[in-house]
Amino acid sequence: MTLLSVNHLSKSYRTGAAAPPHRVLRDVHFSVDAGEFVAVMGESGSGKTTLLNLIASLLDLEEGDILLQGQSYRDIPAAKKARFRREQMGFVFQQFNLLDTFTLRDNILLPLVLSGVKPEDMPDRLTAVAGPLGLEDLLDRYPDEVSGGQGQRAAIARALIIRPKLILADEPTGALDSKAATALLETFGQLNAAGETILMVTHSALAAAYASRVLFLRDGMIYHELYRGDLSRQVFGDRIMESLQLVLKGGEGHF
Ligand SMILES: Nc1ncnc2c1ncn2[C@@H]1O[C@H](COP(=O)(O)OP(=O)(O)OP(=O)(O)O)[C@@H](O)[C@H]1O
Repeated sequence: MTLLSVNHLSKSYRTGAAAPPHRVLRDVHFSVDAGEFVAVMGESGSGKTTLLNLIASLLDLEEGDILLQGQSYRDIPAAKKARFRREQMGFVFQQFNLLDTFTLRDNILLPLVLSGVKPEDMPDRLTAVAGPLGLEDLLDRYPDEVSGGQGQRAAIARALIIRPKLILADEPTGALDSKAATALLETFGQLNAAGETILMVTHSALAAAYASRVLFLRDGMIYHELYRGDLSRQVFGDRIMESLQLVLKGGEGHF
């Protein structure tokens, strides 16, 4: 079942009234099935974050459309965008964006508070996400009292607690050491195996190898895509590296 449809998306930025618009995405077109884990790769400036921010409804559409479970973003009134975003999508960023003055518990519960979930329903919702992520003993700590990996797991718990249709991750391993990064990717793999749909922007072939499919952006277009299929993670990672080199080289080779 198609969960996300990205239809012929183009996007430009203007940096000044006199400057011509700078086109960042051109006719990007793909869909993501429920239960897929898709990585988006491409060199710096290729438009990955712009694409993710459009899917997150953090940026306004220009040309094209995005549909989440059949609902067109063009049909969502501006006043309802924040609620749509909060209730349908979970976000995991490179900087975990935890609030320093809140404990991990309160950080994780915050989306439920914003959505008006009843306080008596909160403990069960918290346990359901904190347990599998190994956070139960850390809930009373503040973000500066935990490691980077633990902070990122709390950010994942905060994303999951709303039971999102889609998890959007932008360089989620970017601020982690390699051990914590591997643990985080294992967690994403487990979440995906449990049915979560994940779209992750990454520079890392190692991280992308945890996905079931990799989209390569170049000059704002989808230049190539790879499916993992039955490949081992190691072999898939090698294929991703090869593809990445061709994408970065500017298409001198052939896929
Ligand atoms: N708000 C903005 N205003 C003007 N130009 C922007 C804006 N945001 C991004 N850009 C430009 O759009 C292009 C794509 O940026 P984007 O952040 O989407 O790329 P990226 O692939 O995510 O890069 P990176 O890997 O470095 O994070 C870049 O040339 C960038 O300078």
